[in-house]
Amino acid sequence: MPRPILTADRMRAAEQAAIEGGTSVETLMDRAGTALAEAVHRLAGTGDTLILCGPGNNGGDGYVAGRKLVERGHRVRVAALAPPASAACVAAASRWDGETVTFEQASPSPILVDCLFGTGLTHGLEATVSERLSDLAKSASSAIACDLPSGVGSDDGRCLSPVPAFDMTVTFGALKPAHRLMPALPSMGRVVLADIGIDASSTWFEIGRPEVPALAAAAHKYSRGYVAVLAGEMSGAASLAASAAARSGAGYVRVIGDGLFQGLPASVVVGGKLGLLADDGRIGSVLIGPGVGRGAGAKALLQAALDCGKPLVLDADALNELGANPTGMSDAILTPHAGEFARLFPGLDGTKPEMTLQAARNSGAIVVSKGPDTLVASPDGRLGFAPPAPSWLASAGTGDVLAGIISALRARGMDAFDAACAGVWIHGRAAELAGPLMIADDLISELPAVLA
Ligand SMILES: NC(=O)C1=CN([C@@H]2O[C@H](COP(=O)(O)OP(=O)(O)OC[C@H]3O[C@@H](n4cnc5c(N)ncnc54)[C@H](OP(=O)(O)O)[C@@H]3O)[C@@H](O)[C@H]2O)[C@H](O)CC1
Ligand SMILES: [K+]
Repeated sequence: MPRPILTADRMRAAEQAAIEGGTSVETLMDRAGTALAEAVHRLAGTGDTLILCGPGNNGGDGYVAGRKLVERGHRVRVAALAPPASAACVAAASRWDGETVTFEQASPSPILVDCLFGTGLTHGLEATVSERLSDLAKSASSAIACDLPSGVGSDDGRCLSPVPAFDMTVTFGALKPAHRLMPALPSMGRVVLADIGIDASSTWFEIGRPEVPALAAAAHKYSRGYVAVLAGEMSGAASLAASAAARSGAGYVRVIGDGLFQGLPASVVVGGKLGLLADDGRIGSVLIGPGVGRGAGAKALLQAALDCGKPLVLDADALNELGANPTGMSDAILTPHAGEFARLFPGLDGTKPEMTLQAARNSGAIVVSKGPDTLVASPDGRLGFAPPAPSWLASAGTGDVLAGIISALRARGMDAFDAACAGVWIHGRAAELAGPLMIADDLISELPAVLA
């Protein structure tokens, strides 16, 4: 099951529903603190532990975790930034009878647990507080954040004050958008999700390993997926996309264009008239964008794609040719990077999740908003957050490869949203396997291992 993702408001509503169902906040906090202690102990073993506690329920989780860690043999010191303020935090703190120091007295410890602020953060930490948090996190062998690193905006992933890097973040019920959004993402470390008995079902989720449909025994090359790639000025980009489609399980890949398509597998067919797009009922998806260029030629190709009535994948220059605020794009997948997104959907505001969903609703298309925090949005409200992808994926041609993978999965008959999510996951995994010095071509070589 993919891990659900909830905004702070929706998390509070889920918490409220649990309370109305008979589970007290104290019970939820007890579960959260217990899960936090368990995760800390598993990661770091037994050792000297400093827990920084804030005044709200994030701090309350810290007091509970302190008690549980003492039971597990840790030497625990709690440093309170402010006296407990929420009722549940007051109750949890009243049960803490271990070593307590002031925030100013808190000295470095091998294990640091940050329970200052979570989803209730309203503004950045005071400079002295964020500096101290950073110093303590840097000097710890294991730094763990409770729910969120303090200073991170839960819904938008903004760092409202400087945020150090943590080895692990333990969150409760559901992930929060910030766990998978820039610029907060690199501070999270491994994100562990603990079940605290809240119904956290959501149409927002972290994209997990996809289930690519098995091939039918009677499959033939066209039923495995026939991808038509429209090529323009820069044949290298089209070659990358077509090769990626061929290596992602498509049964038949055709490149329609006049260039010299170097490096294409011999199994990829080159040539054919544009009229094929509408006439050939076996075509399962049409990809246009990689290397298509700008100008009259690109416009004509785009028009042919838009008119052919086949599932579309639009990338790169096809998105620029499309113009601002496209509508009526049902059965299309748009894969803009940040610059293309801003040109395609000017004037949207809000968080990246909100803007990506709005773009999907306005256009009618599945929108893959690419970047180090790629999101996949559907007009029906589903929103997939990519798991963290290696930074070395940011190199020329990797977007062409992604578009090719998605086109193959779509041609194979996967639902457009599922194909886009699966493509994003497969692409990130291929990058992990290809390693830091990879180039886009290497991703294609890794696809059989990822898809096996
Ligand atoms: N949602 C759940 O199901 C559960 C969540 N748990 C944990 O609870 C926190 C959320 O707790 P909450 O009390 O809502 O919020 P915080 O603890 O994050 O912070 C609220 C207090 O902090 C003050 N605040 C906010 N920002 C700052 C700042 N920059 N500097 C100083 N003080 C700040 C805020 O005061 P305001 O006056 O600003 O409102 C509050 O006093 C969640 O993250 C989980 O860890 C439960 O334990 C289990 C169930
Ligand atoms: K925290």
